[in-house]
Amino acid sequence: MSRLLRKPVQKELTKGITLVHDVTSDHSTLEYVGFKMIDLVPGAKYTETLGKQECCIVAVTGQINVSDQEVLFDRIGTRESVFEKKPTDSVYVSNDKTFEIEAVSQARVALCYSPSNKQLPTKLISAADNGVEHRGTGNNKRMVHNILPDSDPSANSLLVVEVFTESGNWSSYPPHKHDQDNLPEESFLEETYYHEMDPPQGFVFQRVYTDDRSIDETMTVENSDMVIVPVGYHPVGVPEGYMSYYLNVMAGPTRVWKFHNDPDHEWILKR
Ligand SMILES: O=C(O)C[C@@H](O)[C@H](O)C(=O)CO
Repeated sequence: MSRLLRKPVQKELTKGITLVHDVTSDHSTLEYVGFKMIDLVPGAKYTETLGKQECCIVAVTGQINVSDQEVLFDRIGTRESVFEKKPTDSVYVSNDKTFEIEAVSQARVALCYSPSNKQLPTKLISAADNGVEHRGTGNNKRMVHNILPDSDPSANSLLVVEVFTESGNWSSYPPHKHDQDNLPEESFLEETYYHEMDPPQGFVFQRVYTDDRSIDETMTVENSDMVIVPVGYHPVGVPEGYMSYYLNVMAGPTRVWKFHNDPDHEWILKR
């Protein structure tokens, strides 16, 4: 059984709230990244009190109201499917705050966590605030929505990004890693991948491997699966006919994304 691939758990938490994924300290060995995915039926309310963790709430699909007991952001969320390929709204909530999410329509919401001590203001990261980037050439084309990039100081540790990879293309490729706390050469960032495919019966392949191959897993990833990347290179290959979406959460001791390409495959960039 894979240590890195997670299937949806589909556990009813309370009426109208289903836990799809739980990669938090009780269920994961990651130290810096925590992740939950929840589904809410219209009208359902989910409340959580954060301890020493910050949280980025991403309205993956559907519309929600989000409040932190002081500020209310209502009717956020821009899409019914991620494959509308438009950015969505998110809310950053700092440690020691309580937040409530109320579903306006059927909604899937990502809760991205990282340890944090210093309180920062609650902040709406609107769809319009997402930096949209087109990366790569040839069969390495992908579109990126930067929700919380390292250039945005709204969070203490969290980095959050969405990636759309066209059918028959590769992303997180050539393979790169960020598992050495050795800036300015490389940063240490754990990472999680939440995947979707269009059409949903599709699949992608993700390999996670280290230089010494103490980790070397190639996983068949299906719709709504997660992949955990504690360390190592983590490329994704998308078969012809299927479009891939993933949501990445990264965090580590320093909030800088400085990756290192696998030297065996870096030549791909130099063709
Ligand atoms: O550009 C991409 O292909 C996306 C990746 O960079 C992805 O966000 C990641 O692996 C971050 O380390």
